[in-house]
Amino acid sequence: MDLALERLADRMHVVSLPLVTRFRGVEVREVALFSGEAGWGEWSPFLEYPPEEAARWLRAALEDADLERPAAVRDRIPVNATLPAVGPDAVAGVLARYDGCRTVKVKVAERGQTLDDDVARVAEVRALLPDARIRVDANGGWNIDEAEHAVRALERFDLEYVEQPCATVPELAELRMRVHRLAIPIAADESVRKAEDPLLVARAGAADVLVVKAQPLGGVRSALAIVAEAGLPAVVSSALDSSVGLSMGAALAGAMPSLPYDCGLGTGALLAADVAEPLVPVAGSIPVVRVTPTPELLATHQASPERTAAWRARLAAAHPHL
Ligand SMILES: O=C(O)CCC(=O)C1=CC=C[C@@H](O)[C@@H]1C(=O)O
Ligand SMILES: [Mg+2]
Repeated sequence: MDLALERLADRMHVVSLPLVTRFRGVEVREVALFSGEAGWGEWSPFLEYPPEEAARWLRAALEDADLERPAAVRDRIPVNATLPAVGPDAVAGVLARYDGCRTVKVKVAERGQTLDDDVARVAEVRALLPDARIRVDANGGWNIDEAEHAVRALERFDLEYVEQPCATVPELAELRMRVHRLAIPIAADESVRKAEDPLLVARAGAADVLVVKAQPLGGVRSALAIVAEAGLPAVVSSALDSSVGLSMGAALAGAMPSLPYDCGLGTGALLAADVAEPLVPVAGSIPVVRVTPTPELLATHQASPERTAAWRARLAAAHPHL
């Protein structure tokens, strides 16, 4: 792997992809793509992520571009629909974008909203899809009491699991004990991907399920090793990537020895534009394939010179931490 900064900068293509609906405060997703010896890799840490964290995402992108992927044990990945924190009226329209998905992940605890908003959104999903598996993701937005209250308020909708209800590992552990009787699994996402030690949450017995993402965990190989060592069931999820990044997620999910849950890799449906034929759910799954951007789409969605320069600066800042 050639990791010299100048050559990495030469290989980098930055694109700006509009979303169909606002998601985690983002309306346009910027991603950097690298071509390499094995294919294309995606580097798309969110803009507020510091260089050290962004470097782990960069390692993942470069590994995926330059090395062959681990062997897959399945060729399609069942995926969930991901529902941003929209109002009930908008739910049906967003869900219609996910062809054949039997599982819905609903964003909750959005800043500026209330538990009533969450209940209304989840109730709408349940009304539209009586047989769906429904999981919620709070992105650590609740304290323990709020989380307990919310879980009890949402329990009647039959939840598959609650993802990152609280921000810290001790809070997750405490909540897990408090809601033990409800038998709703607790999943850890940020406590894995943003933690100094991604295994701590498993060791602390603070979660039942791990959410794993290839980019933040430093690549497919490293994510596979973390899951193996944690010994917990894992859900592979996206980082709101373009189809190139989604294909890296699919490679991770494809290589997992066991895949008990639908994966959060249907988010291509939230993009209004992509760099290739979009990797979106068809009959509830996406294929395990390499995705190669087309020169036309790379050109059409190329970021402005200012934004490209900003990404070059990010690359230079992350590079020493590789
Ligand atoms: O898991 C999914 O269904 C889709 C991916 C997803 O929800 C996320 C992608 C990117 C950033 C995160 O805020 C968010 C998550 O928290 O899981
Ligand atoms: Mg999450």
